Amino acid sequence: NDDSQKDDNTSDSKKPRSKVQEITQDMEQDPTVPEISPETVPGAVENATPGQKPYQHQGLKKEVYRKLPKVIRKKPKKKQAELNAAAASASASAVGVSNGCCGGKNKPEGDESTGCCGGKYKESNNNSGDDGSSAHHGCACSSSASVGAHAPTLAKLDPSLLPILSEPIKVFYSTITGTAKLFAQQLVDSAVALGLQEPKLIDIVDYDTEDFLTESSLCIFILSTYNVEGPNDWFLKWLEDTRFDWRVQKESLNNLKFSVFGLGDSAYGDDFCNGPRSADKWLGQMGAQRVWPFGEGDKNGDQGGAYKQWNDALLSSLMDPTQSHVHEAYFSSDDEDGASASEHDDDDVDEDGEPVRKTKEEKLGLPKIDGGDASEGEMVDLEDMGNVARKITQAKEDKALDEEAFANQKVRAKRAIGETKDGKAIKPREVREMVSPLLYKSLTKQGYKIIGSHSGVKICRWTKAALRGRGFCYKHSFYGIQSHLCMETTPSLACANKCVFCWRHHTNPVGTEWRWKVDDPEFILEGALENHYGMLKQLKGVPGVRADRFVEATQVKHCALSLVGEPIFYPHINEFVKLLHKKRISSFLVTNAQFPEAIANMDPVTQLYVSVDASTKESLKKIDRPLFRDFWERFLDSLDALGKKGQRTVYRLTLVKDFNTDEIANYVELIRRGQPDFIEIKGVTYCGYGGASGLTMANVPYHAEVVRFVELIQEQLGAGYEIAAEHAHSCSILVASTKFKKGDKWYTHIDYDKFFELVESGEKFTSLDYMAETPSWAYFGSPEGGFDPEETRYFRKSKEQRKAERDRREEDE
Ligand SMILES: Cc1cc2nc3c(=O)[nH]c(=O)nc-3n(C[C@H](O)[C@H](O)[C@H](O)COP(=O)(O)O)c2cc1C
Ligand code: SF4
Repeated sequence: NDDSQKDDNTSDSKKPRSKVQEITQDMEQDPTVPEISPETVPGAVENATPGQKPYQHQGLKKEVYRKLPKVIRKKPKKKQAELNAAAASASASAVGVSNGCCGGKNKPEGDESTGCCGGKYKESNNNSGDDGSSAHHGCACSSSASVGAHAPTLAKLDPSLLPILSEPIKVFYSTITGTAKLFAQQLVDSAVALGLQEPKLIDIVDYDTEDFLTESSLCIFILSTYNVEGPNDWFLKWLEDTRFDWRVQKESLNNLKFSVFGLGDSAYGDDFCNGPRSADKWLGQMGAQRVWPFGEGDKNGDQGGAYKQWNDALLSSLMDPTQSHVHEAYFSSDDEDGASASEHDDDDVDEDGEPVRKTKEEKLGLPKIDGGDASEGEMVDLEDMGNVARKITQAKEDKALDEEAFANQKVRAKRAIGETKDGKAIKPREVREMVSPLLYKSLTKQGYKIIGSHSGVKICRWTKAALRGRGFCYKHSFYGIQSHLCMETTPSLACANKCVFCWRHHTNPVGTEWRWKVDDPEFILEGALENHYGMLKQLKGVPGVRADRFVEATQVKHCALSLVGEPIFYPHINEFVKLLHKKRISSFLVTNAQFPEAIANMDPVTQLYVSVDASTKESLKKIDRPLFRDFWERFLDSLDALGKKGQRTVYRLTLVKDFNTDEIANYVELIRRGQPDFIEIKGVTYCGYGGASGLTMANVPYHAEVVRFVELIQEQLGAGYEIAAEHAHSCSILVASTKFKKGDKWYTHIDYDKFFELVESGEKFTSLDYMAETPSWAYFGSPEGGFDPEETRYFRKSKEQRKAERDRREEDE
């Protein structure tokens, strides 16, 4: 994924040129721009430190520095106020934040061709014409075509600010779908075009957060927002913990200069850009100096445009001394109460215009109470005393609440950071754990047991039904698995997709490569079994649990590696499967077809599944929302890899109405490509998706619709595949290769003992070596519809039925 992004980013033809890039590149290519000597730029020499070349001092590349236009060289010495006003106007026009008028600089005497108003527009205060009317529509300088004329602004370097740029800027980004990285790259490009040393582009997850404590370069953060486990989490947690850790000094980041841009989606309401906003706030509160205000881009609006404007404004301000008023406002750190510069609106200014910080009492309109030495003007009228007393009580309560909140934060930080016995802080882990405390809470609430740091186990509803003799899942009809003997687990809760129908509602972590701590396979299996048995034990007292089933269930015979996430992602998946087989536990492994190499390297499993959630690139992108850019190639390669496996292979198709139910011919092509032994087709199950998926009950197909889809697939596939079995109860249908049919009998079931023998033998074997006969009740179209007649069919009663039953009982009594 990273490589493909690199390719994209280095392809010049694809890259749009930013405005600042255009300016500098045009300047470089313009033969009319004379070569100049660095010494001619005002301030450059006087402010250079000994041994530094002027262009180094200014943080510029030599060759660009030498091409600075004449206008800068010959700048007449003006009063600072005049210079500020002219450059502020020009600079603003370069970033498109003001009226865009150059103040007349673009209109050489007698030349009407430039479209420049000659400075009238500027004078007319942005909107009204020079005659005072509103008919004036502005100066043509504000059009992008003439922006080049404002290039000189970018060279107005303030030596007092240049130390910020004397070392490369660091551009940190956090992204899942790549936009933040793209924006970060734009910043790098713009800075390079301006002749600055090439900024360092850094993925926030690759940076040791502790290093921010000693970081002295200018750090720009371009952060996307995720309400699920995301690349920002570690950084945000570190910021929050450090901010509220009483052992860490309040001004711990005062070497750091920064600015933050957040990417988000306003559809998330109050959570819009909340992570980046917090980062901006906490950085400021810890003494870091904000060089440019927080910016944000809404996915729901013109995110790219907003970013570009922020990017250009930031760079222009860095390069422009006349923006020092901005720097003064934002260059200072946030105050000790944690309020940022923008939160001081209600502070007064003294006679010199300097802000005067009000005390809490003053903000509440209370008189100054400082030991009774009140001046006349501060005397309190007796009649006001009641009012004052109330306000004092209120202020005290506020303070108590603030202190309590802070104390709580401290306790939280202590727990999160941890201490050694002698009170020293434990350094945060080098490699983070996949399951964050928040995710842990969410998963355990949903009934998962978490093993170690990245694995989970859960009892499925069919296991509970089987214990009560109320039937088994579709795997019983298709392959002979009894649900109470089956354990559902995953060694990786993370995966590389964000499928719309993901039943975890996107609480599971995502990633394209393993970047977490890795647990030992033996530890995971032992932990999974222990937790599975523990959960079973709790079912002992449930009414209807059959003793024989309960005893049988104490020996797991099957393992479904399909719970959530991507099991093949786990680096030791082969060892894990080997351990299962050693315990004579069969392995059904489901992968989402994004890791073809892992599929190729996979040792034999009892049955290997690939989820085929869509049949075209577009619909796969829409449904699986993969993280990999080359997801489609990965998907096809995975199908090819599957086709080369010797053991039983399965395509799993989940039908989502209006998403993936129309593309029959494409599915047929994919089936021909991977030649799976079986194709399981089922309708999506509705589990209250909401949120990001946008799925509703209307996307759940009826059983008849699933049957129709399967019939069409089978028709187009022609010879070689037939509809073999069904489990009407869960709306699942099995299409099987006719290799598994002898005469009119199907052999879709599995001889598990034979499978273990084959594995132990170490010899090569195929799916045909361990097949077993399918019972007739499982056949497609059988009266039982795939429900084992030995079991008791239990129909869930509707609310009305339950009420009617209750009423009847009451009447009987
Ligand atoms: C699963 C998911 C969760 C998201 N959560 C939030 C959120 O809580 N707040 C927000 O403002 N945006 C949220 N977004 C929107 C992203 O932040 C936005 O699309 C952003 O542009 C993605 O940037 P990236 O491409 O760099 O990853 C979410 C997006 C997804 C897919
Ligand atoms: S592959 Fe599975 S776990 Fe991953 S997002 Fe899709 S449904 Fe969820």
